[in-house]
Amino acid sequence: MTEPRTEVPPLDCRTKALFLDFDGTLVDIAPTPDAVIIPADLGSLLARLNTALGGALAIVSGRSLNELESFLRGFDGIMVGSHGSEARGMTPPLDRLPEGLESAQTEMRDYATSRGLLYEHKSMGGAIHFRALPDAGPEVEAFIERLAITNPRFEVQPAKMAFELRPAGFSKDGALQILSDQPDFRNRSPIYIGDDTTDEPALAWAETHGGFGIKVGDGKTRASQHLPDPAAVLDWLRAGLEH
Ligand SMILES: O=P(O)(O)OC[C@H]1O[C@H](O[C@H]2O[C@H](CO)[C@@H](O)[C@H](O)[C@H]2O)[C@H](O)[C@@H](O)[C@@H]1O
Repeated sequence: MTEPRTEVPPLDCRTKALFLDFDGTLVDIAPTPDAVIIPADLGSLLARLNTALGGALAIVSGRSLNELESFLRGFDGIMVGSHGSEARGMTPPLDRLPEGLESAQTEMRDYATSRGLLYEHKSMGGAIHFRALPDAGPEVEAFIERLAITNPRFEVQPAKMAFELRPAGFSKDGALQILSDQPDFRNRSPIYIGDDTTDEPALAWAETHGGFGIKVGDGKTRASQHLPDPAAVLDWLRAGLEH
């Protein structure tokens, strides 16, 4: 991993395909998942970008698809949710609920409730957040790892102050691979923007497929470019519309 550069080239909407993470990239991290503050013009900004990019824009997030849709009203383009396992505007990567989903979710909810932790119910898995109890991180990780061993249709997904269970075999970089073969994305060089460990494989994918990744915030990364926070990302996107 290298330290990324800080001067990001302008977005050329004629030649690029753009993939955007959501939490920590388009919106600031908040104390709980439902406390994120959505900029009033975010949906319309994404809609205008999508037009300028000829449809080569996709949101690629760990969030459930239905949440992304409610957060990003005004944008009707492609969205990939649940860490690459569900999607709108393309063939859904996973066409049925994974076996054992409900019982794994019940175990996660019961565990979180018993420890005073926050359980996030997700359409293809779940998350246990320990932001309010930071010392609980190792214990939560061990719990989720055990759960993944007994439920092989799921994998552990580390996130910021959380551990998640996501369907096995699905990932953000896998979604980028599928999208890059779609007509609107073909022959464009990819830019992926993300902030988290959940984004590293997708940032690396963009770097090795003729484009680049932009890491948002601090931390080691395989992305070659860097922006400090979601406000800087939104400024860079707005500038791209004028470029
Ligand atoms: O792929 P992303 O769009 O970055 O989503 C990753 C996870 O983000 C959310 O959790 C994170 O953001 C919360 C709100 O700011 C924060 O409270 C939490 O500590 C972070 O881990 C979301 O809740 C998860 O479902 C996403 O998978």
